[in-house]
Amino acid sequence: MHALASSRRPAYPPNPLIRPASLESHDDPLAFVTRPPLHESPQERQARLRAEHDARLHSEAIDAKLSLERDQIRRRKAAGEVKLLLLGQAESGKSTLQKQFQFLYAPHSINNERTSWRAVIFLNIIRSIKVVFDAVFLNLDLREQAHSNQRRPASSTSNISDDVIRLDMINIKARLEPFLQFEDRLASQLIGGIQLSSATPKKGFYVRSGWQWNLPHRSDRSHTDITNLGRPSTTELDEMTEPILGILIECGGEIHTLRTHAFVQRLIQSRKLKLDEWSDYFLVNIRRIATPNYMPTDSDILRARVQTMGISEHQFTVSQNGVGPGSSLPWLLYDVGGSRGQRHTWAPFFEDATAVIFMAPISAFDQYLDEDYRVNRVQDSLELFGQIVENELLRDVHMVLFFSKSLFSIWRSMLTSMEDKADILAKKLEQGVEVTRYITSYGTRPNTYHEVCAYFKEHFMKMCTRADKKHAEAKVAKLAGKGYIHSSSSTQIHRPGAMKNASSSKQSNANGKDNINGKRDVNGKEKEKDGPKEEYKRALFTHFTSMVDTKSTQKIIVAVHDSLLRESLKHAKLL
Ligand SMILES: Nc1nc2c(ncn2[C@@H]2O[C@H](COP(=O)(O)OP(=O)(O)OP(=O)(O)O)[C@@H](O)[C@H]2O)c(=O)[nH]1
Ligand SMILES: [Mg+2]
Repeated sequence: MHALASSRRPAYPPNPLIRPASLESHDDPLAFVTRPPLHESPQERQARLRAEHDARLHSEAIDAKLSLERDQIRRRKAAGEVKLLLLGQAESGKSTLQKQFQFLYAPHSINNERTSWRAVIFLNIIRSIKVVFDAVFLNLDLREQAHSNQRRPASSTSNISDDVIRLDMINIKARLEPFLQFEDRLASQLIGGIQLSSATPKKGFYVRSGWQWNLPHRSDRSHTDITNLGRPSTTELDEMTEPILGILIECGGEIHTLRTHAFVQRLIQSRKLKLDEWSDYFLVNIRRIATPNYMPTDSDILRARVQTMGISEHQFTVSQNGVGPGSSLPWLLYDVGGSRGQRHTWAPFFEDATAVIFMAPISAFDQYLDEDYRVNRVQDSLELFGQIVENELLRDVHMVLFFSKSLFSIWRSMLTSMEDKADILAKKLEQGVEVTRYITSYGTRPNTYHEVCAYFKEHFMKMCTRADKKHAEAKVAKLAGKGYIHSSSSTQIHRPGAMKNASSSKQSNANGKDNINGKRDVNGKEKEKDGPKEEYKRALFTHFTSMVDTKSTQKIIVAVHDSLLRESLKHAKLL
């Protein structure tokens, strides 16, 4: 057999296309590939050996790096490091929450970036103006078309007024042109010259973390000049944005005229023009922004919109008391890009996570994904949350669910206007936007803030309960497979007693916090012997939030910190 196999060995060097079947070969298939050529010259041999040596060094360096990373993870864990993942669809508020962390735990760093945010804000304003013009001219064209279809006489009044509006708009656009033409330059500075075909032309431009440092800064800038958050003492302007600000100052009045134009107002009220929240914010605030020495305030920075590309890591040192003095813990925050095309990059970060903060902007019930106009944004959010809670790697990871853009402050309700006390969800409902028109399963329920919040919350909580049940069943099945429990006992997980805590989910008020996962028994052999033992389960906390409201968000961050600390202490006791 051996001789037969040897005699069949192909002529050497072999034709790589005629590889003998491995059953016939006595050679290691890898050796077949890596074997040195038969008629190698001394120079070729030397070059090959050098290349092999370099490859070995490279491979050893990779091994060493991996081992170092593993050591670092082990050490970080031992030091009590908290690893938080911010997950959720695009525009859900992940980066805004990350900015809030920065305001709370590293305010100096955001001061250093303050000037850079002007570029983002100017670009946001340019894109918003373009969205307004697109809607204006589209609607004028549609009206003209409808008018000509009706074959009205040329002297019809509505057509004349439309002609006046069109002329008005053309004139405003011409006066804004010098400002609008900075769009490409700003975008390319912000994304560092990277070409991204997937960026949505409507509003988006992606940036990687650290984009702030792509911008040219004055080398003599002293960050210590900025004494108060939002109140810079310096009059220096960023080199690149300086000329742009000059032009913005000249045409700020025109932007205000555009935003307050009766036709634009009518389009907004009839919802034929839907401006994103940040667009409207910057257009409304244009008189303040278009002034000499403009420096973004905290609120401007929170509203400024850039789409995250990939994953960015942020490190904070957090006092054990949440804020203030006391021993501190390292916190790692991972902010991810939330558009559909980027979600596959999240999984490698699931390992070792302490908690996931999932952002679900339920105010988007009347919106559709930029990536797929057929998919409702709340539906997408719910499905995405389902995938996250069902993920095996996140089985024991605490979930913090933020219903973003949906805070309604009861405490402020007597004192302030709707503008100050409510975020997007409550405002939409007050304007009469009906949930049932977009989410048909909402049925005939009242279109009130509390009903809508309770309805969405119930659906998200059900997702988590269902996932926990699946994880528990999988665990029981696994134990049964290993012979730790009798297969018949795997069904015991369904006993009312076993699932009682899970089903008796505590319902709290809109701003409350829940732990929907009661402690459940997994009926293992050992436990049958020792009596039922409490098993550690992940917790789910829910909050209705407004990420742009610094006071309430920072309170929630501290509350989340306390809850996670409490949970990890409980975990430690149960180990
Ligand atoms: N009114 C209001 N606006 C919010 C809230 N959260 C975020 N925003 C705004 O929504 C926009 C999008 O927020 P981001 O934090 O950039 O969204 P993201 O989840 O990081 O999006 P991607 O990076 O694309 O995945 C920003 O302009 C924010 O200011 C909120 O709770 N209320
Ligand atoms: Mg982001």
